[in-house]
Amino acid sequence: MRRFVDDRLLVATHNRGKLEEIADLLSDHGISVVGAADMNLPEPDETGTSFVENARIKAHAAAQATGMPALSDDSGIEIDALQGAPGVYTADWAETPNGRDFGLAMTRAHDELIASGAPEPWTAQFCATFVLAWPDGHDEVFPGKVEGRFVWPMRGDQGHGYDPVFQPDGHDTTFGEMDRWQKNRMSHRADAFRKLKAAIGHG
Ligand SMILES: O=c1nc[nH]c2c1ncn2[C@H]1C[C@H](O)[C@@H](COP(=O)(O)OP(=O)(O)OP(=O)(O)O)O1
Ligand SMILES: [Mg+2]
Repeated sequence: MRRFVDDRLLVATHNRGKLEEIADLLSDHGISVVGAADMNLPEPDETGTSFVENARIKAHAAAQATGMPALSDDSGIEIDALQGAPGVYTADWAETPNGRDFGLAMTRAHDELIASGAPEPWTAQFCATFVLAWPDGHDEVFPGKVEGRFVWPMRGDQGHGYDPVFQPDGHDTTFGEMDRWQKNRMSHRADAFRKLKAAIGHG
């Protein structure tokens, strides 16, 4: 991965939790990250209706503003019994007049599952689409996912966002109960990262 100037990569996110995970994934390859918030870049409006559309908006905005290659992540949880909701609106479900409240968002998802009458297990997947945008306007897309289930009540205080309600297949702990390294081996972001690595090379 020697295509980045000074082995530093601009990550077009304002989410600290994501930035730390992406920094851990890249650190094995000798690349350090700088976040969009650290460069005082504005948060673009995510007007797309798919992960890839929103990831493109974020990555291109950062690449155009800085002249640096920029990596974005657009992600969310898709709950099968809710026809894939909240999906691309995962962050929106947490919005309140006083900032984001993920406890509220997870409670809404649980309330809607109860109202739907769907039996457990409530299968779900976490999705993350990475877009690497270049200052010349071209980009590369790397989708990732991890299958599991939505569990209730919330368990664990590690991680971020909806981690306390997502239990990946083959594990009896939620992402919220895993340490960062364990989550980073199996997450949707790790899956997208494997594809990015295959495309742009090791080293
Ligand atoms: O590993 C995860 N563990 C728990 N929750 C997660 C994860 N990955 C995404 N999520 C949830 C929360 C996040 O807020 C939303 C994505 O929304 P999304 O617009 O892509 O991210 P964001 O607004 O938080 O940051 P930004 O757009 O600046 O990258 O899905
Ligand atoms: Mg966002």
